[in-house]
Amino acid sequence: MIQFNEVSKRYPNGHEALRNVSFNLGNGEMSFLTGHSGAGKSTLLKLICVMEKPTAGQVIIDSRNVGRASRRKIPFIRRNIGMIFQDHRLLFDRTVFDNVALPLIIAGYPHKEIGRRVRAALDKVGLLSKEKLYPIMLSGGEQQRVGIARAVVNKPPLLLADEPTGNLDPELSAEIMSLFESFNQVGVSVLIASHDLGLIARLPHRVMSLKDGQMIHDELQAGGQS
Ligand SMILES: Nc1ncnc2c1ncn2[C@@H]1O[C@H](COP(=O)(O)OP(=O)(O)OP(=O)(O)O)[C@@H](O)[C@H]1O
Repeated sequence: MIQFNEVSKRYPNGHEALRNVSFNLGNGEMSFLTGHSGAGKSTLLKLICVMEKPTAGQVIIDSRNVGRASRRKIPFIRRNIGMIFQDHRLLFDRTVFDNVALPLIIAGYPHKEIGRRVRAALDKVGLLSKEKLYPIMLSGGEQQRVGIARAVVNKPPLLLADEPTGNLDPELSAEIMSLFESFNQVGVSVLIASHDLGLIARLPHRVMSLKDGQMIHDELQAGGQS
């Protein structure tokens, strides 16, 4: 699904955010990405969804070298990736339904299909009864669930999340992580950048760690602690 071969990223100001990073994330695999603030986690995710391009090495998504993709191809690559952000980036002047429908409207889905898919996505995150509400009427955890519904509404094979539990308390964070696990259990590949080492340690998934732009650790956790 994702393959990084000796990838480096230097920003125009000269800062090298990633250095010689290599890893594979297989189809249907779930992994966490950890590291200190500024270690390069967001940069790594941005390279996958082609918001940035590598200065050296190859970023391969589904056998395609996305670092070489033309601007015209980028929207098609992104259609296969669901992105979830810490601040969820919802439109506050649109209802929950309209927020989740947005990727389908952009992709030109027929009206009837949009209703069906949006309700299926809201059902998966437990928010079917709130489709007519505006994001301001929801709790932080619910807003994040709307962001997740929007990311999965067109059934992408890959989910990327950047600090998805950053603003949530431990209980809600655990709920959001189990939501990711439920998508992974039906075959979706999931990569989650997170600072939340306590929560990650309790889950039996692979953990990759960045330090100053280098991959210093990549290990499958045995079974997690309770
Ligand atoms: N557009 C940019 N131009 C210049 N430097 C950048 C840019 N984006 C990020 N950086 C720098 O690259 C380094 C890695 O940033 P990145 O956002 O990838 O880290 P991070 O691990 O996600 O950090 P955090 O956990 O704080 O979000 C940081 O030193 C940051 O200041």
